[in-house]
Amino acid sequence: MAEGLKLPIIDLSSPDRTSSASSIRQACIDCGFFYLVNHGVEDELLGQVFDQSSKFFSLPLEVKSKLTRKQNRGYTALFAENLDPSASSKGDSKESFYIGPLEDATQNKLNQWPSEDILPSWRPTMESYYKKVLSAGKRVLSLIALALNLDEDFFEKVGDLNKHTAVLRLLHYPGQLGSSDEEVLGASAHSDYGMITLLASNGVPGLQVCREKSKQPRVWEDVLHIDGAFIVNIGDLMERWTNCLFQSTVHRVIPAGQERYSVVFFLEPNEETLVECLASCCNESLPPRFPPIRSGDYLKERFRLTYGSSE
Ligand SMILES: O=C(O)CCC(=O)C(=O)O
Ligand SMILES: [Fe+2]
Repeated sequence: MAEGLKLPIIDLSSPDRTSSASSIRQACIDCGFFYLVNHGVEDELLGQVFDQSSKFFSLPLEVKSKLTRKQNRGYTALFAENLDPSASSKGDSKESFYIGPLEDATQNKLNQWPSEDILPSWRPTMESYYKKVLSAGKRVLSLIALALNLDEDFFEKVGDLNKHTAVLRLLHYPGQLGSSDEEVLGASAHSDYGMITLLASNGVPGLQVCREKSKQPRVWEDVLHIDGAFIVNIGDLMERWTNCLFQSTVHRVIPAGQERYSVVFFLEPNEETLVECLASCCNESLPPRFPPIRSGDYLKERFRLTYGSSE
């Protein structure tokens, strides 16, 4: 594989937060992606998540289908999702499982869990991971706030993160797909919808970014895996908040001919949050590019376009 994109490595445990914030600012302006280390999620827990994930996806389709995605929780089968309908009609060659917020009883009730008889460790493993990655994500948001010269708790407050709508998503890309005339991608070209995404993979390559979305033909660069590091990227809501100062960069996953697993955490604000251009990111010569929008409405519409329904 060609040399990967050079991205800064942010150490979440570093006491020099000013320097971390300034590296993040540069990364978010240049590319919208960076690596995160010392994030507080132990390798052992991450290993258990991948182990449970592979056990779940190895179950027969009839068993997995009993947990078919409802209200954005549960299982989606191969080709159910199409992140770039303009490029292919077939859908993406991945299956996935969504887990929504745990803290709020009403929200948690919507979650679906595989039977304890079949996978007794699944739920505690995923709950533990969800809580830890959420805590890491909130700390990243405080650095992003500093990077924008805002108070550290700006996003915690404006996004009402006690009532966040973050989603943990397990993904499985099969290794071999059989021949097809159409190019089938693991995840077709897309930008993420929310505030930030924290991604871990099992090390199988495939993730690529396109730094200039309007340039044709698109130039794709590999984002290499670093053991133990998360890949963090900016989502569309953050791009809207910052009036495109911070980029929500288009990315995709190409087939590597090997089975690939990834675990993606989409940190999203409370659905009532009004996402509007930050005062520091606009002026007379740089007016807001997007009208204010309620987070819940924006995300619902993005899911509708991806799945053909907002459910
Ligand atoms: O699996 C990956 O590496 C990336 C997945 C992704 O971009 C997504 O689910 O939004
Ligand atoms: Fe993505």
